[in-house]
Amino acid sequence: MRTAYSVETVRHAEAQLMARLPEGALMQRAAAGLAAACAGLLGRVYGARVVLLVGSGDNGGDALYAGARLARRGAGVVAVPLARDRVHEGGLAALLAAGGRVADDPFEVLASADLVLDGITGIGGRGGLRQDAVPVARAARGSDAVIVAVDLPSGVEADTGQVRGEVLRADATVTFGTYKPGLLIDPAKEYAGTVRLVGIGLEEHLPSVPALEALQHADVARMLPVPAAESDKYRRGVVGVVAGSARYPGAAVLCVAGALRGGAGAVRYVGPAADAVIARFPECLVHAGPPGKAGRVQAWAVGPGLGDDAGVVEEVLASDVPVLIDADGLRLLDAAAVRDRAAPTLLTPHAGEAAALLGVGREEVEASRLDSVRELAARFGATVLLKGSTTLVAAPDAESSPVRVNPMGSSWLATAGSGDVLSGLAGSLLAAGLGARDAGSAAAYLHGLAARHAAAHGTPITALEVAEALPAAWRDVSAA
Ligand SMILES: NC(=O)C1=CN([C@@H]2O[C@H](COP(=O)(O)OP(=O)(O)OC[C@H]3O[C@@H](n4cnc5c(N)ncnc54)[C@H](O)[C@@H]3O)[C@@H](O)[C@H]2O)[C@@H](O)CC1
Ligand SMILES: Nc1ncnc2c1ncn2[C@@H]1O[C@H](COP(=O)(O)OP(=O)(O)O)[C@@H](O)[C@H]1O
Ligand SMILES: [K+]
Repeated sequence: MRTAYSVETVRHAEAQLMARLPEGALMQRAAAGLAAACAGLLGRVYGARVVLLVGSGDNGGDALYAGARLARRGAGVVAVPLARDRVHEGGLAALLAAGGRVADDPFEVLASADLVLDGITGIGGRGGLRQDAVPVARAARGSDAVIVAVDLPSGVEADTGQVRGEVLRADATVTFGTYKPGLLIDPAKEYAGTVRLVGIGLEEHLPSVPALEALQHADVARMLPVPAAESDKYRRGVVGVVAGSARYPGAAVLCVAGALRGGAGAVRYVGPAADAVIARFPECLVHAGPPGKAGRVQAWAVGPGLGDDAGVVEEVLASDVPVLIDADGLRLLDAAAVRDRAAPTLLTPHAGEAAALLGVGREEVEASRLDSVRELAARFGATVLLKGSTTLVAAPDAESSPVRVNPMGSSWLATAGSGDVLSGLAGSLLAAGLGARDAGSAAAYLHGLAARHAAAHGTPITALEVAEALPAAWRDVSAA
C-alpha cells in the first residue's frame, strides 16, 4: 500500500522529528536524496549544467543544498533566486562554498541547462505560480533540460490535486517522507512525471490513517475471493445484474461480462436483454421479471443502459443486500432511499454523473475530484467510486477509511462500455463478500490492469476486450 498524507499532518510529523534532530539535519537528508536522484537522471554529474530555481522558502533550501552536493561532484551549478532578498541563507552559502554561483541572466543559463531543479514552492505553495515566477518557469520548460520537481511540482495544490493557475511541469518529482495527495490525483498528478519517494525518517511520526491510499498487487491479492474446498456456487455468492434495455442491450452484455470474471459463483441477469445476454454468455442465469422475483442474490449491480425504469432501481434499493448503482441508475435513484439503507451501497459515477448528483458543473468535479468524492460519500451515506483519469473511492466513514486512489489505469479505458464492465466486476466482488470500498477499489485496479493487458500493443481496445483480459489481470495480481 502506498499512502499519502495532508500538508498539516506532514508538518506535524516534521515538527516532532525535527525536535529530536540537530538543526538542519532533515533538510540535509532531503537534499542528499534529491542530489542522488539527480545524479541518477544525469548519468554523469561531472561537467553537467544544473540550474536551480529557488523560491523563498525551504523548498528552495532543499534545491540549494542538493545543488551544493552536485557542485562538489563537478557539476556547474547556477542558482536563479526568484526573490533575491528572501533566499535560504544556509543553502545559498553552501552552494557558493561548493563552487556554485548565482545567475546573472536566468534565461541564458536555462537555455543551455541539462537539468533544472524546481525549488520554487513545495508544501508551502498556495495557488498557481506567482506572476514573477511564470517567465522563468516557462523558459525552463521550453529548454531541453530534464526538470526535477523538489517535493512537488511548483504551483499544484498538495492536499487536493487541484491546479489553480500556472504549474511548472516536471519530468520527475522527488518527494520527501511521504506522498502528498496532489502527487496521486489529477489534474496535479499529470505535472509530476515519475515520482520518487525519499525517506527522511518521517514514517514513524505519521498517524496510522493516511489521507489517501493506493493499492498495490499484494493488497489486491489479499482481497480477492478464492473458493474454499467445500464451496459451491451459492456460497461463492450470486450477483444480480439489472442492466440493459430494448434500446441498450449491449450494456447488459458488458455488465454481465465483467460480473462473470469477478469471483461470484453465479451471475443472475434480470431485464429485457436476456436473449442478447444468453447468446453471448450461456453460463448466465436470466430472468425477465422484476428483481424481487428473480431469486436470492448476495449483491445487486443496477443501472448500465437501464433507460428510464425507476421502478427496478427502487426495488433493488429496498433489498437487504449490498447494491452497486451505476449509469442510468444514478439518475433514477431516490437519495433518501440510498441514505436509509442498512446494507452497503456503492455508487459508481463518472464526473458528469457525479456533477449531476452534486448539482455542480462537470468541470468542477474534474478540477476537484477528492473534494467531490468525499462530499458525495458524506451526502449519500454510501461508498462512492468516482471514475475517470484518476479513479477515487471514498467511504462514508471518512475518519477511519482513507480515500483510495487507483494507480492502475490506462487512458485507453476511455471507450464506450468500459464502465459497464467495471460495474459488473465490482458487483461480483460485492457478492463474493468484499466490503464496498474493497470491492470498488479492487475492481478499479483489476479493470485498469486488464486494460493495460488489452492495450499492450498500443492499439485501441473495446470494452469486451477489457472484460476478456480480466483473468490475465487476476493472474498477475494473485502471483504477487
Ligand atoms: N519542514 C521541514 O522539516 C522540511 C521541509 N522540507 C522542504 O520544505 C518545503 C516546505 O517549505 P516552506 O514551508 O518554507 O514552504 P515552500 O518553500 O514550499 O513555499 C513557501 C514559500 O513560497 C512562497 N510562495 C507561496 N506560494 C507561492 C506561489 N504561488 N508562487 C511563488 N511563490 C510562492 C511563499 O512566499 C513562501 O516564501 C517542503 O516542500 C520541502 O521541500 C524538506 O527540507 C524536508 C524537511
Ligand atoms: N482518461 C482516462 N484515463 C483512465 N481511465 C479512464 C479515462 N477516462 C475514462 N476512464 C475509465 O474508463 C471507464 C469509463 O466508464 P464510463 O465513463 O462509465 O463509460 P461508459 O458509460 O461508456 O461505460 C471508467 O472505468 C473510467 O475510470
Ligand atoms: K517544487
